[in-house]
Amino acid sequence: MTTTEVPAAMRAAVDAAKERVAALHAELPRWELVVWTAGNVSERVPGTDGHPDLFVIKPSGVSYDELDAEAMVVCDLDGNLVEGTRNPSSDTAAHAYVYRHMDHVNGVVHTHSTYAAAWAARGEEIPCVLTMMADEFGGPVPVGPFAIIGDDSIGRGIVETLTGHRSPAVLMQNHGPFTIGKDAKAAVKAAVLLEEVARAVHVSRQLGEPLPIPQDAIDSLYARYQNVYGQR
Ligand SMILES: O=C(CO)[C@@H](O)[C@@H](O)COP(=O)(O)O
Repeated sequence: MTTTEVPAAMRAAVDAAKERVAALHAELPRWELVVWTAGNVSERVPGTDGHPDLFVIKPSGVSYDELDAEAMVVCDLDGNLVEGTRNPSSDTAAHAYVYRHMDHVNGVVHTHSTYAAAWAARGEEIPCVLTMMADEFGGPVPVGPFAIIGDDSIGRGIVETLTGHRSPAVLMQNHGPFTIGKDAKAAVKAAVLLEEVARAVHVSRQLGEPLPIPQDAIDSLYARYQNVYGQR
């Protein structure tokens, strides 16, 4: 069933998602993860009353200064525009593919953050040599295949790389990072922490060979951070 407009039963949820996704786009320049318009955030809106899922994403090529809730666009999980006056992000197909094939994912982020993109340019995974990596990524940050924007190639590469992998981040070769999360905020957090560890491990390698963390310690750190850390 295709959706040509936001169902009344989903209106409130879509509007709330627009507010969240608009606010989260401001986090990308805030944490220096983007230049110009080179990054995007989306969040799934689960279908209700028999209607299919939708997702909210930014319009393509629009300055972050202009990205308020009203500017956000709504798409179906095939990437078709359902609501909005401007073209959706050029990465909409990739976000849509992830939502179609990873039911537990409700947030997707793409940036070209400098240090993560530098690892992607080499097609080299970031080794798990920092406790922050064990905490958030549960091990190394993997590399996905080189894929040209414009069809399902990028989305397929994200899904094939991250399915069954602890990491919420993938370095798409020669392109840059994509992150996923239980919601858009979690995906933005993964993008922020990814750039931090990409930078730290890069700096460390300028001075020598970073020391790997034993797997049992990685497992223990990951379990603590994912299940105990913070306010419960
Ligand atoms: O990398 C690319 C285009 O090659 C995009 O991710 C980036 O420019 C952001 O595009 P959008 O403004 O989201 O359409």
